[in-house]
Amino acid sequence: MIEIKDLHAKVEGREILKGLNLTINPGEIHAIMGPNGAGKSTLSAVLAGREGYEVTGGSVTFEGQDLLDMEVEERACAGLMLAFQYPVEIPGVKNVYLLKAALNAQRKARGEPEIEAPAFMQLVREKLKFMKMDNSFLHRAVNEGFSGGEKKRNEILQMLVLEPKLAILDEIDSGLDIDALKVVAEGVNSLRAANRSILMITHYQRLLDYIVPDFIHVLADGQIIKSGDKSLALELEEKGYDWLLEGTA
Ligand SMILES: Nc1ncnc2c1ncn2[C@@H]1O[C@H](COP(=O)(O)OP(=O)(O)OP(=O)(O)O)[C@@H](O)[C@H]1O
Repeated sequence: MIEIKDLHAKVEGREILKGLNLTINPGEIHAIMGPNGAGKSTLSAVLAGREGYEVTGGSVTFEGQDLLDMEVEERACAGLMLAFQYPVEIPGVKNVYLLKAALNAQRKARGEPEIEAPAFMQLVREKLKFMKMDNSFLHRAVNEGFSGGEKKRNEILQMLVLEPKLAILDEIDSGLDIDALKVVAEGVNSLRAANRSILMITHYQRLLDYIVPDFIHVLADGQIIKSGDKSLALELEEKGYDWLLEGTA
C-alpha cells in the first residue's frame, strides 16, 4: 500500500524526520508510538501533503505512485485520508455538505457519476447510527462547537463514508471517554479490509486493546528505532522509552 524510504523532512528549517523507513501492506494495521516531539504528527502531515513541511530526501510510494509528487486533493482522491489530532472547525460549512462534496470529488476522480441524494442520505444516516451520533450533527457546521470526543467521532464518520485505502489516525484516542473510545474503535475496526491499511499514532496501549495492530513501531528523533508486534506496546507501557533511546545512543 505504502512504502516510505529514507524520508527526511524539515519544519521551519529544522530537520524533524531523519531517514524514516516504513512499509505497510494492504490489509495491515500499524501503530506508531514514541516520545513527545519525535515527529509522529510530522510524518502524518507529510504524508497528507500539509503545507509548511519540506521534504528534503527519500521517497514515498503509494500504490505504486510517487505520493510526494501529488497535490493534496490528488492524494485524497487516490484514497489517503488523515484523521486529525486536532480536527479543525469550518464555520459556515455544514457537515453533510462536506461529506457529500468529498464523496463526489472522489467519485469524479474515479470517473463515476455523483451519488444520488437518497442513496447518499441513506449511507450517511447508516454511518451516523454506527458512530452513535445524532442526525443533527449533519446540519451543524463542521466541528463547530463539537466537544473533543464528538470531533473525533466525526473524523471516523468521514472515514466510514469516504472509505479511504490508507487511513491515518493521529491520536484518535485523545480526549475520548471510555464509551466513546469503544465507539471510535468499533468504527475503525469496521474499516478493516483486505484492500485497506490503517496507520495509527497513539501514546497509549489502551487503544491497542480495542484496535489490535499487526505491527507497532517506535518513532524517536525522526526515525523508527524499533518495530515489533502488539506485545511491544505492553513492554513500552511497563518500561517507558528510555531503554530504547539509550540503546540507540
Ligand atoms: N509548524 C511548526 N513550527 C515549528 N516547529 C514545529 C512545527 N510543527 C512541528 N514542529 C516541531 O517538530 C517536532 C516534532 O513535532 P510532532 O508534532 O511531529 O511530534 P509528535 O511526535 O507528534 O509529538 P506529540 O507526541 O507530542 O504529539 C516538535 O519539536 C515540534 O515543536
